[in-house]
Amino acid sequence: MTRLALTSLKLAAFRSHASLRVETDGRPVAIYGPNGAGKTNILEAISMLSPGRGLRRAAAADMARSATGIGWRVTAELHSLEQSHEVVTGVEGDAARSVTIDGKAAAQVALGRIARILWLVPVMDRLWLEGAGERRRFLDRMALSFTPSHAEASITYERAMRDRNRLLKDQSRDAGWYDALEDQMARAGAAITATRMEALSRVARAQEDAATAFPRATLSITGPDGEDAPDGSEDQLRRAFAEGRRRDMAAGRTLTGPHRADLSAIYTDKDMPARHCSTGEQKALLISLILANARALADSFGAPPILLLDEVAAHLDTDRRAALYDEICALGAQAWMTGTGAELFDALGPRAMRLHVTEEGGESRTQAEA
Ligand SMILES: Nc1ncnc2c1ncn2[C@@H]1O[C@H](COP(=O)(O)OP(=O)(O)OP(=O)(O)O)[C@@H](O)[C@H]1O
Repeated sequence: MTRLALTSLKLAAFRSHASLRVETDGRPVAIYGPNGAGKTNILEAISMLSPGRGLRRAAAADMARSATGIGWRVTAELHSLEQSHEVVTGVEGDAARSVTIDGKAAAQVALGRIARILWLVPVMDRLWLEGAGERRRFLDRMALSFTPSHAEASITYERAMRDRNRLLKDQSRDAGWYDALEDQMARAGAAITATRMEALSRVARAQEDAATAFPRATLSITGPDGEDAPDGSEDQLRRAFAEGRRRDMAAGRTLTGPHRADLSAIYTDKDMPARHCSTGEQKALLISLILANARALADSFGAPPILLLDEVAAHLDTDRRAALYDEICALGAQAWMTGTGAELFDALGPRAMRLHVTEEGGESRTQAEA
């Protein structure tokens, strides 16, 4: 048995899946079937077992099956090292997404402590080319995977910043209010930056001397315009917020802090910024980073994360694809992978189970194969 795995997954009224039930023995799962059959929907459902909006960043209500429209539910048996947890998450009517762990109501952030889940989806092919927001989210998922309290620090920071932005918009000059909110932002912000830096150094270490077919990437955190990021300590942030009040009031929002950070990547062996690399090279860099993150987690916690790899196989040549499968299996990670044809997964042989997904009249049907 892999050390972190979903051994059972049930979906109810989740997008195209009226109901789905899959039992696994912890091996990776290769999901295949035609376009629109509902393969990515299964990965999205699994991504809801981590805090946040999942791999499509969709509103929770949009995940409800449109034919039913009253809500959805994902129920999973999660085997983690020597423990098993039953996790249920879903939405009913207009209520916010709820989570229960072993029958007890829990906050979403608690999911980060029992299920480490990383994903790679086709929209991330443009990660190095588009806005900083997606890159920051990528960085934060990495940070969250090592330090679950990153989620709480982010919530505290965002909340205090929203309040500060309101003061700025109202043109308030109440220094006491600013001091109090900026103090919260400086403390949470310093924690956010420290966790991000820690994640980068763990991923960098996991790339050193790694036996991998994928290229190394050198990551660093920069300011919004690619400049070197300030040290991000509590004192530095407190000073930057206080000094920036006048400028921020003119802008109506906070213009400095970890919410403006960007992630830069260099293709190490070519000394080439990732955004200048070919499409295939960029994809290889992303796979490399996910695998390095997974190796670092396995080293630190004794278990690699669950990996959700949407349409990754189709974009790799035969050798790279075989290398990816070998690396996943060597890690002992339960990867859930999608592709249109079963043959994309031939090189996995009996190392993975297969799920065949088809669509009939707007409803997905799933058949597990040994
Ligand atoms: N809320 C919803 N209710 C019902 N069906 C939905 C809902 N949201 C999406 N769908 C359907 O789910 C299908 C898309 O599923 P999904 O993205 O999982 O496909 P896929 O098998 O990954 O396809 P591809 O190979 O094209 O990526 C579409 O047919 C879409 O109409």
